[in-house]
Amino acid sequence: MKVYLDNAATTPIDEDVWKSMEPFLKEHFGNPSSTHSFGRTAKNGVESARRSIAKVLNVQPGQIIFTGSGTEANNTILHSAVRKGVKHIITSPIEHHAVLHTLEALEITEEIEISYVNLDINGNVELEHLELLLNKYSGKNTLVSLMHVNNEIGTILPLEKVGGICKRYGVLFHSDTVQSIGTLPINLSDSLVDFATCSAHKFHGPKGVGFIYVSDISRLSSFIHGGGQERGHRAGTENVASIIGMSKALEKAVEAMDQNLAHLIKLKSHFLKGIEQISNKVQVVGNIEENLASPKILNLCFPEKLIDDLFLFNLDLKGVAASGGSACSSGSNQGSHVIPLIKGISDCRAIRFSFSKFNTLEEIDYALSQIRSIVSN
Ligand SMILES: Cc1ncc(COP(=O)(O)O)c(C=O)c1O
Repeated sequence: MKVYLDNAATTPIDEDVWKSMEPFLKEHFGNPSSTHSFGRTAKNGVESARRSIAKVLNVQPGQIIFTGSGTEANNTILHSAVRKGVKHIITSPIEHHAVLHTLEALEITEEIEISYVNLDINGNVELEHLELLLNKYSGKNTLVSLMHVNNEIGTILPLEKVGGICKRYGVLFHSDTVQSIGTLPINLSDSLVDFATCSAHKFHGPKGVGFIYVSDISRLSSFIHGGGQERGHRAGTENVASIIGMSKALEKAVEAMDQNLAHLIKLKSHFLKGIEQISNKVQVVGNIEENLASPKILNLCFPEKLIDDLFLFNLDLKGVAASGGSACSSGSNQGSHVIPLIKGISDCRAIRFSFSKFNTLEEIDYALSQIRSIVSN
């Protein structure tokens, strides 16, 4: 049996998504910038995908800009904000590297100042500290950049609350929503978000395609220069088939969201119960409460006595794919920039299990039986 429990890294493509893409890789291969019928068919595909995405997110089609990935979407927003005058950025130390490394690069080349908000014991942003920083930096061309769902530990940011705080202080708000769009309900029009990002391969769409949501298009400047695609905001011939696949994947994800969430909650709690039966020394990293953690992500810290460096390798040999690379004992924290910052987690190895609508309870039982056979008692 092969069990894939690394769905925060990427997800398998949905068959309907693949079917929606295929014609645009074969007969409708035209370049959307061409004015002949081949081009017009491709252009129509791209624009109908944009309308469909906007509809399911309850935003305007003009607020969606297609990109080549979630990483590119985050880079574009941050570079663009700085080019448009942002001087101070408030973020957290557990953002994805697509944000953290972009900010580090900007700090070297531009005159900007970056502040990092404090986290609580489970890795949640301390909102009082955010307000303290905002008191200092409001009215000073400030952008807050905080991710909605953390990709390593699954903590959920109260997006609308943070959006409200940002509005109150008159600052811009960017949220990396790569791990939430397509998994959790999100209402961008109500949540006071200025910029958000999406990546299709996190919800059974194709890899190498994403989008930016921007509340006001004049806030965005171009990051990739060249042709006039995406109304001059992102040059490069559109990845037509993938854009269409992404819209299909999002449509399906939003349509079946309640059902998918119920399934993910069931899988996660079944898995956690099974782990507790294997050992009562395994700790959940991050929030345990259902409404504060993504049902897709479960990060577990196994005491070093229970598992060794070869745990994931051995699990893989038995057909179970999970992710880790982060030992939390002193001196061996290279694998993760997130886990070492979570208080109370030490002398253990963090392993991330992440689920999708395609996983079954039988698969979870199989994974548990393999874990049981590998951990030392
Ligand atoms: C939170 C978060 N942001 C950004 C990205 C990058 O997205 P992409 O793989 O499309 O570049 C990821 C992917 O792992 C992610 O989890």
